[in-house]
Amino acid sequence: MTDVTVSLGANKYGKAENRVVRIYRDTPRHEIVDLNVTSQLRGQAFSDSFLTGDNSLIVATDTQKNTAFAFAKEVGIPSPEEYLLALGEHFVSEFDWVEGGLWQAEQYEWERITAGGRPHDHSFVRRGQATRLAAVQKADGATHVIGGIRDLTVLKSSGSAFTGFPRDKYTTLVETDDRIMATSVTGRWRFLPDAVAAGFDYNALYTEVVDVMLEVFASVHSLALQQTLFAMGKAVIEARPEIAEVRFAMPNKHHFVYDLSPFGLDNPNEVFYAADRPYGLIEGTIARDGAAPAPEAWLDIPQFV
Ligand SMILES: O=c1[nH]c(=O)c2[nH]c(=O)[nH]c2[nH]1
Repeated sequence: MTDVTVSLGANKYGKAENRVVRIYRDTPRHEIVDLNVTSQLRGQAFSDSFLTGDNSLIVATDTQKNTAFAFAKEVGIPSPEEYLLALGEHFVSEFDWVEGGLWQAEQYEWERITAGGRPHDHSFVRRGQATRLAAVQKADGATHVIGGIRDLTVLKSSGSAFTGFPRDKYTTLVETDDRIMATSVTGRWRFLPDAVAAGFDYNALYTEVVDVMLEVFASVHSLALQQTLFAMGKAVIEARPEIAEVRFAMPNKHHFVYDLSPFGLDNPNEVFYAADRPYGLIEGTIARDGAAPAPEAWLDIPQFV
């Protein structure tokens, strides 16, 4: 028998998916912020817990959970990014053996219900459009902030073509200069480390980035989803000097023209079969020239889903 030795590699631990809902009720017109928060810590000091079960330096995942809820009151949630920055700063300063960590949030958005012809003060309906993403990573003494979005589902019923691709004996796809293009955008944008000062309006930036993405999706005459992806990232970086890099994953949600000829009907791009799988999966990174490349910390965050 050969002696096998092992060592502990990369690790982090914490509490995942804390469903933190903060209501601002200082006036009769309430505000709601609804987050799904994950907190994870890193540090050499945690090795002993993995290796021998010595928990003397383990900040319990239960404590991380409690802190996430307490900070929703103590700090508030002006934006998911600012809330995560405060959480991260707390853990590295409260416990000097915490070297870094990853704090992530998904935000579920609500809009006011219109009742009696006006927006209600304290009744909301979930906005189904998309989920906002935020992440803060502390590593090697640096802090990285990443914003994002998941499941922004968009469709254009014209203005999309796909032609000019190579053909071999397995190619059956018919070239088209008029097809439906639909996708569900997941994107993350990394902020330049020094571009964002305290009090920065992350919410306004998020709104603007989404608007820019939608505008480009609608207005670019698409020759490929790849081209649309790049154009969307380029426009986001051009619109906001704070953003170093955008990463996208875009499933191509195929809509196939349904053959109605057996029923004596023609179908000039009017009736489609929306296939849910398989789907094309187009992924890409668009980076600002001259910006510092992505730190390893950014690579640690799940990019493509
Ligand atoms: O926009 C597209 N990009 C592709 O790479 C591709 N491949 C395919 O079959 N359809 C499409 N559409």
